[in-house]
Amino acid sequence: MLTEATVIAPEGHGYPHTPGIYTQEQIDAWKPVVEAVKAKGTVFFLQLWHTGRASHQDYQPNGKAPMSSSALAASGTVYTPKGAKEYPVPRAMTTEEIARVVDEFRQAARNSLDAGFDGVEIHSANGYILDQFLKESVNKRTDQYGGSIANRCRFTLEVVDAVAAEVGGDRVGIRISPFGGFLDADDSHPYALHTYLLEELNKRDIAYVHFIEPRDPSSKGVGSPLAVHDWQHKEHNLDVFRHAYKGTFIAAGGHTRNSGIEALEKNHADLICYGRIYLANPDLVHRFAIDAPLNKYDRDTFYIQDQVVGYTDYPSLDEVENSKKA
Ligand SMILES: Cc1cc2nc3c(=O)[nH]c(=O)nc-3n(C[C@H](O)[C@H](O)[C@H](O)COP(=O)(O)O)c2cc1C
Repeated sequence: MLTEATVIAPEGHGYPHTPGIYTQEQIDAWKPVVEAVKAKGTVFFLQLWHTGRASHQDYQPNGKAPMSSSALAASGTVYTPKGAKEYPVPRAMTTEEIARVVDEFRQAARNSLDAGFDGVEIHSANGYILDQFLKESVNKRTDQYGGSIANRCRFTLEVVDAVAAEVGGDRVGIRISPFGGFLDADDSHPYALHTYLLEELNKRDIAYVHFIEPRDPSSKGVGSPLAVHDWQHKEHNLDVFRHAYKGTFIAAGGHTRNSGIEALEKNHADLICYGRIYLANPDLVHRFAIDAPLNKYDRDTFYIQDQVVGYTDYPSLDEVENSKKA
């Protein structure tokens, strides 16, 4: 099981009310959560996140511009504590700042293990800081972190190396979105870019790679409607990556019970990740086992600030059945 992303450093914030893993108070606050989840017998990884330019001065220490690969703003608006604002022009990180963020990922991994997590997932997807270096639409650098594919992968690989050295490769996964386009992070050569990244990851013995499936072209952003899942007939699919990577391969995005079974049977992935239907079904594993009907997710509550509504108020199958009897 993975948690949602957790911010690794004060400059990594870009959304209201997101949890962190950098102060002792935050580490201690995680402990009972981790204990309760692990008491259910699960392996529990924490996703480590730095938003980079997907932030705003209002979130940043001393009101500075947020950081990114290049001084290029994302399009659209960011939700700040003072309402929606245009994404600001970020500042291009210096090599010293890159080294500092690498070390923040390392420290966050250590903190995660101190909080009791079994491992961490490095968030290198969805247009956040590491993806802002991977993708050519965002990364306009001319130093050793920009230009060639090898240079654009350097920051991500430095983070993987630092985190793996700190906690052991078997406690490290990485999330990658070759086709997303979320937060304007796009690349004209997604296969070449991510195949290179995977060849480098093959040299490192990490727990898994976690790839996000291409989306239906008519859908917009995370959580928007997906067509019936049909990865084999999309313009793009993950098979090149699945075959390029020698270790454990997770696929995420739009899967149902049946598409997950089919994907595993066809060797499309080793594991399937479920997002929205897991959120709406706390007993998803049990429901899958007996092929029970699922609660429908409520899109309107996906990113709201409530601590319960949309997060822990979906009923289990027993609760649904008991409420029918009552
Ligand atoms: C409410 C919500 C929160 C999410 N938070 C994260 C996150 O923190 N990190 C991440 O990598 N993806 C996040 N996602 C994306 C999901 O992990 C997943 O990739 C997406 O929902 C597609 O999979 P699905 O079709 O099984 O839902 C989130 C999605 C939703 C709906």
